[in-house]
Amino acid sequence: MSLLKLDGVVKTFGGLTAVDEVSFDVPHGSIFGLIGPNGAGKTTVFNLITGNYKPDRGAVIFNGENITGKITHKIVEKGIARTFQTIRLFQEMSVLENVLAGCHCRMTSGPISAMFRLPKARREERKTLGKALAELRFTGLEAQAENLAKNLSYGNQRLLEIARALATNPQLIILDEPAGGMNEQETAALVELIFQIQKRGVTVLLIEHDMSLVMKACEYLVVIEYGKKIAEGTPDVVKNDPQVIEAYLGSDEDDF
Ligand SMILES: Nc1ncnc2c1ncn2[C@@H]1O[C@H](COP(=O)(O)OP(=O)(O)OP(=O)(O)O)[C@@H](O)[C@H]1O
Repeated sequence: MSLLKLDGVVKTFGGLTAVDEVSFDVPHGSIFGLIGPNGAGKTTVFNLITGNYKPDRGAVIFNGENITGKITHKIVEKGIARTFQTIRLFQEMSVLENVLAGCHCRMTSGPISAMFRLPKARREERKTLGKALAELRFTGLEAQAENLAKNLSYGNQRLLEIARALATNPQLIILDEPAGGMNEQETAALVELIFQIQKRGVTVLLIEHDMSLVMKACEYLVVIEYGKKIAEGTPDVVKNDPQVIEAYLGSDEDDF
């Protein structure tokens, strides 16, 4: 059984069909890429998975459970975390505080326990801090823990979003253009990090315009154009697909 299944998902905005009957299966433990020219509907697909949008038709199945149209924080609780194409950090908060915010959804002690600093709450706080620091170490940001998020380089802000997403203990992490704004060296390190995420047993679903990253990291690809799936398979199969070549030649994207 796949970890995530999209079944005939449709999303329209007014007269525009942004996502048109898209179906695909993301296998457990895979690194899976969703690619296509600008405006193809990729981010909309992500927003349908994460509950930011509700599909007009079709279903999103995660771990065999129908999560279609559920609210975002319920979807995070089920084990899906994401990063955004446009970075969404708490810019005036420290790097560590940003990751702690991600851990929050897994905390179980209630507000009374936290207010009176009861032992359970204190234990949980210590555990959460340890978890946040571990994610900073994992993403190479530990030395920046006390810095404000806004003072990080663009590449490190993207890594911080990944650390925050991992802090929710996801089974599936969804990365929307993780290499956006990164230089070549940062992108190479990101590929390694993606492999490390997979080694932890977390399935990775990503959108990326950097074809070298896609080809290196992804085991499976789905290609969409004008909201419709036009191809799927391994990178080698997809890059030789005439419809995909046509879609990319007709756009301003990097060639395969
Ligand atoms: N909230 C919205 N309201 C109206 N139209 C939208 C909305 N979100 C997306 N669209 C439109 O849906 C289409 C698909 O957009 P989407 O952002 O999903 O594409 P994309 O493949 O992620 O593009 P890019 O690679 O440029 O980020 C576009 O025509 C876009 O203008």
